[in-house]
Formats: sequence, structure tokens, C-alpha cells
Amino acid sequence: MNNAATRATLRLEQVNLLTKLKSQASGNQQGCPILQDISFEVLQGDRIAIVGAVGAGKTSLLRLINRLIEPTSGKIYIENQEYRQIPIIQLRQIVTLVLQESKLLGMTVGQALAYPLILRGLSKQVIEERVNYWTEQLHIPNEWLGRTEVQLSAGQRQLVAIARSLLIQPKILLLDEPTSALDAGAASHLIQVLIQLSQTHQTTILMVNQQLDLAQMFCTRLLHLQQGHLSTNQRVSEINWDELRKTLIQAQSQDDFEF
Ligand SMILES: Nc1ncnc2c1ncn2[C@@H]1O[C@H](COP(=O)(O)OP(=O)(O)OP(=O)(O)O)[C@@H](O)[C@H]1O
Repeated sequence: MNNAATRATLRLEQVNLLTKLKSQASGNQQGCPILQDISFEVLQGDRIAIVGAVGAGKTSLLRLINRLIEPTSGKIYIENQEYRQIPIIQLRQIVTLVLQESKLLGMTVGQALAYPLILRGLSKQVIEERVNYWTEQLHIPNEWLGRTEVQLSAGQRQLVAIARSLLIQPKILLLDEPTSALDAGAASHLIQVLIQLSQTHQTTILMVNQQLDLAQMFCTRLLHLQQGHLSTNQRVSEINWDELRKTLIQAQSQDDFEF
């Protein structure tokens, strides 16, 4: 293991992910490649933007890192420990994933925000302070706290789901298209809050985002996935954003044409 590897908070080594499809004839496991030979490492406090065309494997990569699914082969290390050796409850405290469609599980917004902190045994006062802090940071008004999921718009639900993940104070935060339902002002405000979080708490953030202007504003490093392969892993200063924009538009038009 080299020095850089030991400093990495997250490290993927030659990770492959295949879909598990059982061949009816033989009963053997066969699979279609979703992610192929993915290796990269992320340092504490890094902000990683993940881009790629529809179906490139972005969400699968986040689900792998959160261990909702496991690699078919290859290794994932979190703070230098192979992540299957970390008890799942501990892993969930280190790594939090916010998917695009998050659910409040029948609770009000206030209950849903407090619930993970109650599970962690925090005092009522600490819970109240954290909820107040993060709802203020994300411009979530008090009147939402009594509402249930069906009384929120998609963008409001998205903000609540993000607030809930921030309350837990994870070391590694995974966000899948967190700005997709937000208006331009709310999206840019969220990006500023995330940048501040990474700077003040050294939180490591990996964010899938198709809006390149937001990715550019946000990231210290960019990963570009193309058909399950990691085609680009660059620091922000090395990225040719115009070239990247063209490549992504071309891939999108190709998809539209094939569709
Ligand atoms: N459980 C599964 N079983 C079979 N195939 C899957 C499964 N999950 C994902 N896939 C396939 O893996 C590929 C990558 O999917 P993924 O959702 O990771 O892509 P994505 O880059 O996040 O796409 P999008 O931008 O549309 O969200 C797609 O071709 C998808 O159809």
C-alpha cells in the first residue's frame, strides 16, 4: 500500500459490477457489466462530481460505495478498511446516500428529521439544535415541519432528504442528482452549503450531477463514467469543460437517437 493510498478516505480498486441474471438453461450466474475496472481514490474533504450519460453507471457507483450492492469483484476501502469488514451500522454512520426518490416513511418532516438522531440516542436539546441549524442552512421554513410527504413538492422533498442526511454528520456524503428538482436559486444555494460543509467539517462529498455549471462550481475533482468505464478522473484545474460539455451532449443525442 503506498502513502497516498493510506491517506485516502475512500478507495476503489479494480471494481467490477455485473447484473446477476440466472441462465435458465444452466442455472449458472451470468451477468451484464454495469461497472468495469473502476479504480480511484478520494481524500478527506474532496468534493467529487460524477457525470456521464443516462445509464452510464453513476447511481450504481453510489449504491456500491454505500454497500446497498456489493462489487462482483474488486475491493472498496473506507478509511483503509475493506468495507465488508466494517459492521453495516457503523458503515451507515460513516457513509450516507441520498437517492433521487427519498421517502419520509409516513412521518411528518419534523419527525423524519429527528428520527435518525433519536436512533443514535442524542438528547432532545441536541436534536433540536441540529434540526434548527440545518433547516435554517437549507432555507427550510418551519411550516414544512408538520407536513407529510404528499404535502411537499418534489423539490421540497429533495431538500428535506438532504437536510436529514446532513443532520447525521456523515464523513462521506453521497448525493444522487440533489439539484434535479430545485430551481436555479435553490440549487446554487445548496452547492454553496455543500462547499462550506466540506471546508469546515472536512466532509467528503460525491455528487452525481448532470448540470455541468453546478458540477463546475462544486467540485475539486471530476469522474466521468462512460458505459460503465471511468474515462476521466481529473482535478478541477485539469478539466476542459467545453470539451466535456460537447462529449456529454453527443452521448445524449446518441441515446435519444437509439431510443
Ligand atoms: N438491478 C439492476 N438489474 C439490471 N440492470 C441494472 C440494475 N441496476 C442498473 N442496471 C443497469 O445498469 C446500467 C447503469 O444504471 P445506473 O442507474 O447506474 O445508471 P445512471 O448513470 O445512474 O443513469 P441515469 O442517469 O439514468 O440515472 C443501466 O444500463 C441500467 O439499466
